[in-house]
Amino acid sequence: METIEVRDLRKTYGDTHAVDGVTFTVHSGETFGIVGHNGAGKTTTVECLIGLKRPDAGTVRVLGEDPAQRRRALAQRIGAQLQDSSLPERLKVAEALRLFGRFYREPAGWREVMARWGLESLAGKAFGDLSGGQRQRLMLALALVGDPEVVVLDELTTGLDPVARRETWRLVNDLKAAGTTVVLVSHYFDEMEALCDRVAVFARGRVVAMGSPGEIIARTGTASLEEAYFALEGAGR
Ligand SMILES: Nc1ncnc2c1ncn2[C@@H]1O[C@H](COP(=O)(O)OP(=O)(O)OP(=O)(O)O)[C@@H](O)[C@H]1O
Repeated sequence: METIEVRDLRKTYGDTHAVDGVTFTVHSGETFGIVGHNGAGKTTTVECLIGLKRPDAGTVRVLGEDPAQRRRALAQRIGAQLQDSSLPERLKVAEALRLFGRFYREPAGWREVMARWGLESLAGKAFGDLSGGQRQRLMLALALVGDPEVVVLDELTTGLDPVARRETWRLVNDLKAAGTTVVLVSHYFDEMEALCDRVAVFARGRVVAMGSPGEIIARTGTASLEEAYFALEGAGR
């Protein structure tokens, strides 16, 4: 069984074919990237993976379960950091971790997670007083406090400065080293190239290429994943 299986996934909003027949699988322990520009269907796809959206057609299985039917059970096994997620301004870092830990039947110790992600010195700080990088670090820690088998991270580094971005990359690499299956969503091609074992390149609701960043670059005869994307995108019009 693959950790994630998506077959011919479709989701339409009015006249917009947000996801238009997407198929991919993610193996256990893999860091899998969903990359593409704004509006390509990336977020809609991950929302279907975690049961926040119901597909119009197609099959989605995560850890062998259908997220549309088994969202609550899967929420115990999937950690998600979604685009633009936020917390109450006055909630403190340690309180947030403790609170989120209570949602899970078998959480990782919240104190351990706090230490592991370098948040101890911020334990008493309110969310509203954290820097952008610190907020992202907390959001990542919150996605992990349930000791998940699969982690979904959408636009993890958007808005971060280069130092905070690299720091976040290091955290993702730590997750990878621990054997966690990670789905990363981004429109930063360099990030995907640096972190992902394989990527699905999305354009207009479809997967236009899939493979390791190196394979996609070689296949398109380009020098980077970003250049490969433009070559593929142009060819698909
Ligand atoms: N709730 C909604 N109602 C109507 N249209 C939507 C809705 N959600 C997404 N869309 C449309 O579906 C398409 C795909 O959106 P989606 O957010 O999945 O793309 P994305 O690749 O994640 O983009 P971004 O990088 O900007 O987040 C876009 O055209 C978007 O405008």
